[in-house]
Amino acid sequence: MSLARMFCRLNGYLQPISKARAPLVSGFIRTQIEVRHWLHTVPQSTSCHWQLQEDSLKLSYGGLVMHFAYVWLRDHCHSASCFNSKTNQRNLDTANVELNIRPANTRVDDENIFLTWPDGHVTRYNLSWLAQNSYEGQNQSAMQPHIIWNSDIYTSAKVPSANWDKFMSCDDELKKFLGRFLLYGIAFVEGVPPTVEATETLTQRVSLIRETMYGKMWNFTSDFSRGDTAYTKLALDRHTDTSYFQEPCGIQVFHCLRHEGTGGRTLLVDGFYSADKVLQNTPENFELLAQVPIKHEYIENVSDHHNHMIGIGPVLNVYPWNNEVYMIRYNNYDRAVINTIPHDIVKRWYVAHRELTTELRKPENELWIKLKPGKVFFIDNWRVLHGRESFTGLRQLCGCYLTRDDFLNTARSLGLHA
Ligand SMILES: C[N+](C)(C)CCCC[C@H](N)C(=O)O
Ligand SMILES: O=C(O)CCC(=O)C(=O)O
Ligand SMILES: [Fe+2]
Repeated sequence: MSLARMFCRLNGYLQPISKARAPLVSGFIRTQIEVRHWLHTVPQSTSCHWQLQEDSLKLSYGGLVMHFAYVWLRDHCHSASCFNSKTNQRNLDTANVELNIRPANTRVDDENIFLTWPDGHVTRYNLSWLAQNSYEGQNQSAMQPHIIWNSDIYTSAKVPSANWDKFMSCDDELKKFLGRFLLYGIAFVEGVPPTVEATETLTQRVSLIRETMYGKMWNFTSDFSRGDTAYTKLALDRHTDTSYFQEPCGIQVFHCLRHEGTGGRTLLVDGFYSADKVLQNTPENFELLAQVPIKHEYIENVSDHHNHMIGIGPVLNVYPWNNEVYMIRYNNYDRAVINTIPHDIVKRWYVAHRELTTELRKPENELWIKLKPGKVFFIDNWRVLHGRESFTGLRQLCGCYLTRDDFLNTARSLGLHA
């Protein structure tokens, strides 16, 4: 079976791989019967041009050429009867919009375009609002700007840690911390009292804690109290956690409260950096990792703990409209049986997985740090992989997972783009 057909079967809306990087819009919008000339309001003073096409309005404004389907335009009317501006919720019943609706009249001033619908209802669209919310506008910018790093890039950026006292009392310090975290996918707070309670207080400044079967705050040593290698003294290769959840935990917080022994350093690798290398070097491997869904699984039967978790999704999760990677699931320990892909594609998937692994394992991409009591460490578990060196002696690590939505909510409330 061809890869393209395979993907159609696996996921109806995906395009065949060879076309996956072409703009999604082409081919979806029918060829239009075009109005012959651009219409413009005040040719000398504005840069707004528009054309009424068969199913859509073509608008040129602020350096962008955009297309808005009429049904979309009717659906996005923000008049008082269609939209409740107090709750920011739609009032209009989309199911009642005539799918082939066309405006009966169009008028433009310096800042707005006004459409009159066949029933006489008038919608005013602010031109900047249209530009910001157009498909073409989204396609040009990343949803979340990042600085992707290898060890040298991160080290030379000399990203400062936040300080516990300031972090707890000053919103500006919190904002700076969150800004760094959004850019790099890791961030540190120093001078924290080495207790579970202080670690919890600190994280609650950032987000709600995501309770899982490991508990809310966890505090663990190498006692194999749970059925997972994390609870031993063995080395752990780079991985993301909870790949076996339908929605892997967004952020992981670690605080080493005690270590009397040797080894146990933490390894960090920016997964987005390696994914980008694969995209640059072998786009077809990137597409395979982005399109073939695989399973991860957690099966635990130790003392009172009986858990069976399954998460399904590709290694690289990308936004379909701009191909931007937003989440990596990479955990070779927890990867489950692959039984959903025919053998020829499976082999190509292994080739792609090998290329990503080779990138992730390049020594120059590895950042090694030693966690110490007092230094709390936040990792974007959708982006940055962690691992650890084997160790000797008593080592006690506490921490928690955070819900991504609540973390982003805090960042937005402080005025950050998140
Ligand atoms: C962090 N904490 C010790 C609580 C859990 C560790 C989970 C380990 C699991 N293999 C995974 O990668 O998800
Ligand atoms: O022991 C460590 O440093 C980290 C172990 C680990 O990967 C985890 O708990 O998720
Ligand atoms: Fe882990």
